[in-house]
Amino acid sequence: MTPDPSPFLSLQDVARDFSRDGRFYRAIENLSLKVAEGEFVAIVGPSGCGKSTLLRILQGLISPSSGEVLYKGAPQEGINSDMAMVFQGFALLPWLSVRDNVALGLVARGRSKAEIDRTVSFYIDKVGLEGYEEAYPRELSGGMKQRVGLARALAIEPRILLMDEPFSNLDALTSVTLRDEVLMLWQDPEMPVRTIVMVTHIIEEALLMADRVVVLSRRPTRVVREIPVTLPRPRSRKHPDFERLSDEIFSLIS
Ligand SMILES: Nc1ncnc2c1ncn2[C@@H]1O[C@H](COP(=O)(O)OP(=O)(O)OP(=O)(O)O)[C@@H](O)[C@H]1O
Repeated sequence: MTPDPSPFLSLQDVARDFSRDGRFYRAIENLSLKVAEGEFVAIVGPSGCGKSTLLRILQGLISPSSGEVLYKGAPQEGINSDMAMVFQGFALLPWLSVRDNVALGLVARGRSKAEIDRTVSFYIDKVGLEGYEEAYPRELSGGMKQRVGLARALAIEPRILLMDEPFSNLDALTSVTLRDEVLMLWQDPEMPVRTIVMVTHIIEEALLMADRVVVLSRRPTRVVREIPVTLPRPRSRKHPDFERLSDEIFSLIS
């Protein structure tokens, strides 16, 4: 997929401070980043460096202490309704069925019942959960729960999908399957979502999925390197450049 080179989403000189026990500390410092429309960007960095905080700033859930987020060339204010998040821990409501969990964002947006029913069924099918509409989260495997999380995010038809370590709570085989399915959905012409920003601590996952890997430093975090990944798709870890890129990222993080 060829990314659109026009500015789409960017962070400019973003800093974010937190306070703990009455003391301020800086989590993010001087962080600038551009994401093109259609691009799949992976963000990797040491544990606790501020990756999730960065995603929350991108979505507008928290604001930067200084600097700004620009979306389609304009400063972003408040929560960006063109974005949806997939969480590491799935974040499903246990008292709601699969169908009602997937519908949450559409209900919050005040869509009609007919539209909600149609859209929810479409995305439940897209993630392979047909037949499980009336099941509750406790009846589902981890992989199925994350499919619900994915369908819920896709159902609002976001232009940008944010994913915070989406495969970390899954067993190895399930994470490989879901990773491939996310790539298929990203490349599916029926999907409105074209742009993905994913946080991961798994270097291999970043290289198998993303167009570009953004490597963050320890706290206070900033971008230490941006690595374009031009390996042909579908990607293979057996490609001669795979190990070189993996070693390069590993040495930047460790
Ligand atoms: N609401 C908050 N209040 C105080 N400190 C916070 C808050 N949110 C995040 N932090 C701190 O900011 C730093 C970055 O946290 P964040 O969760 O963004 O890192 P991360 O890179 O996603 O971590 P991990 O690798 O463990 O997933 C941490 O030191 C964390 O304790």
